[in-house]
Amino acid sequence: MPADPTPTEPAGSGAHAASLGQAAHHPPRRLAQAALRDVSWEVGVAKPDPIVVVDGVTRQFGGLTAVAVDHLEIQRGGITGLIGPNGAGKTTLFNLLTGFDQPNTGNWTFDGRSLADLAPHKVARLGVVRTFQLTKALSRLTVMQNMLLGAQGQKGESFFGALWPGTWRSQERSNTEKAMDLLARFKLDAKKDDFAGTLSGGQRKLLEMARALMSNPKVVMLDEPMAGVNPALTQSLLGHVKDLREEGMTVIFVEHDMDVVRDISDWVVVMAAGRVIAEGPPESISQNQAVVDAYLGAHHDAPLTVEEEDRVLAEASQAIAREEHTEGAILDSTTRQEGNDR
Ligand SMILES: Nc1ncnc2c1ncn2[C@@H]1O[C@H](COP(=O)(O)OP(=O)(O)OP(=O)(O)O)[C@@H](O)[C@H]1O
Repeated sequence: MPADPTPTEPAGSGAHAASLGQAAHHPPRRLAQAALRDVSWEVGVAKPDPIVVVDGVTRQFGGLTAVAVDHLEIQRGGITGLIGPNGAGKTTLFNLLTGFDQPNTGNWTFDGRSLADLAPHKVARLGVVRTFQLTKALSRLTVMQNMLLGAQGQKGESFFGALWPGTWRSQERSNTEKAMDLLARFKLDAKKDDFAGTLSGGQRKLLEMARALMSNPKVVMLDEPMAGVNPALTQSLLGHVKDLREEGMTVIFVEHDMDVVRDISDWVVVMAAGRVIAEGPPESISQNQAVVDAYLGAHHDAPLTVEEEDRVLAEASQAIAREEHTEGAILDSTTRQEGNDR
């Protein structure tokens, strides 16, 4: 529910310059959090200014339901962390939202426009991109070649653009310049002619992020951006993710490390067995029993806390009372029956 309409405006306009201008006075994190401040911690809750809205999206693999999301809204200009145990359906949901996989049912929109049935490159061209692990084929390309592959909407691709090689060449030049700027920002400029396969795990993550930015996205989906990255580079990657928000982008990221999730998320969505089981600000998540159960299993082996012991004892005594009551009732009815039989 819209809390205070003021904070949503800068991030909500989607106007890059406007959001940067306002950011000088109000750090985007504060804006994103203020916009979500009065949103209740309920699954499927409406957001003040949603950029992505998912409705009834399901994906089955044989008999397994990998994704079954009834309703999910992603707030514009914020960082949303998507968490959940292994196999919860996080990557499958990313694949569906970006056109890399097709759902069995459902629809989802980006800025009010349906993305269902669109191929990945069309989704990217509209402004929704995701990062991938670098495949073998891309490892055999240089860092710069990878960057240029990430560029979208080259004029040379269109019929009229192809008729004007001059236009195409100037586009190529500006793509190369843009790639160099991004590589410098991610400290990969010295590696531009190296094969991507020779980069360290952390540098590959940086390259994935840099490449995604070549298409000027509005929504960036990062699948485990910190996995396999050494601690020193983790801090730098976290900084880069926060920078995306500074620039007015919306970030959705999958992450297992809860410290990272707490550090950078404005909102957290928890999935388990394909469904969204909880959503709220980071501080709400560890208090949520459904989340604790999903991670630990309802009957985990860890020692019980005092509160858990009290709850288990209370449940046990209620169960005993119920049993005694039932037994009493059975005894009563048996006695009555025996009386009748006599
Ligand atoms: N192509 C596929 N064919 C069959 N089953 C699949 C396929 N892709 C995913 N699954 C299954 O769907 C479920 C959800 O998988 P998914 O990879 O989306 O989970 P996840 O939350 O991303 O897990 P992780 O955190 O381990 O990456 C899992 O049970 C997985 O085995």
